[in-house]
Amino acid sequence: MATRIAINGAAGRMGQRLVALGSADKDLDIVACFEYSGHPKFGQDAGTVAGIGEIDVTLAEETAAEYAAIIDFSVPAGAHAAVERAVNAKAALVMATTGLEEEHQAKIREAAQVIPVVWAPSMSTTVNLTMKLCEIAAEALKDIPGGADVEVLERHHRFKEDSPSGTALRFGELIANKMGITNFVHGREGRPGARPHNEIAYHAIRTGDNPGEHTIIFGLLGETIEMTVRASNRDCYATGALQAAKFAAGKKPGLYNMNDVLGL
Ligand SMILES: NC(=O)c1ccc[n+]([C@@H]2O[C@H](COP(=O)([O-])OP(=O)(O)OC[C@H]3O[C@@H](n4cnc5c(N)ncnc54)[C@H](O)[C@@H]3O)[C@@H](O)[C@H]2O)c1
Ligand SMILES: O=C(O)C1=N[C@H](C(=O)O)CCC1
Repeated sequence: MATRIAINGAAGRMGQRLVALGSADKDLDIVACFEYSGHPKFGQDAGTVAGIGEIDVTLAEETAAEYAAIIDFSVPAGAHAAVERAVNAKAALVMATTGLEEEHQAKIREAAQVIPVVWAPSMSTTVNLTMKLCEIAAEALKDIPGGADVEVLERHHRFKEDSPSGTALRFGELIANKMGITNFVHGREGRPGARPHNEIAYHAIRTGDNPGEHTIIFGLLGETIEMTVRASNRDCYATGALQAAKFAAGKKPGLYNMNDVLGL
């Protein structure tokens, strides 16, 4: 039987791709599409807004439909509402929104005690695989003579509201844990002095319609390794999130990540 899902932020850039790809998936049934009531397309059919024709689900703030999982790609306030909706409906939650304050993050961890939650800053297969590869590199280079300097560069579209990306922050966190790094900086200017080893720097570029690109640099004395992972469109995130919804629906409560979903 198809998994009944709800999409939060359904008129957004990601929401529209979830509606389009979810509607084409015979193992999924989109039964609710939540949106902010101030959105200009509020009240319209979600499929029409996504450019695939009517799916008989209206962009709304409420639904009478029952769903097994809710997928959230919205904004911090919307993510907060999605957590409440999932807990009230006893549904699984796929949390993809980034740039969340600590109070919102705490609510997600709390919710994971009563419902299954998949929470990841990137639902992309290649991003999650690159995170594994970076952990291997960090482990191998942590005690290298002369030291290895780690910098994380990310590029996203001009509309992105949070910086650096949630994915860049996760790359930094995973590498720092392996290398025992405790200092983090965001760009550099003036005369900060010679670069200390015990530091990871983030650089956030915002241009055009870039759907997401991350480069992780491990710079040694005499040689450098860089890993780049690049999306050519948003479907890698939407496909991963839909897979996460199928994975999480009916699972026991707990916090899961995309490694669990993808078997990485
Ligand atoms: N984890 C991932 O794989 C991944 C991938 C892409 C984007 N993201 C994140 O997803 C989020 C959304 O990205 P986007 O590009 O689709 O943004 P967007 O601005 O295009 O879409 C956000 C949508 O949420 C809606 N919204 C606002 N308040 C709401 C509320 N209270 N309830 C329901 N909906 C509400 C907005 O009206 C809008 O339609 C961002 O935080 C982004 O960083 C994560
Ligand atoms: O488009 C965005 O916004 C994205 N945000 C995620 C992040 O902040 O890590 C990654 C994918 C695209």
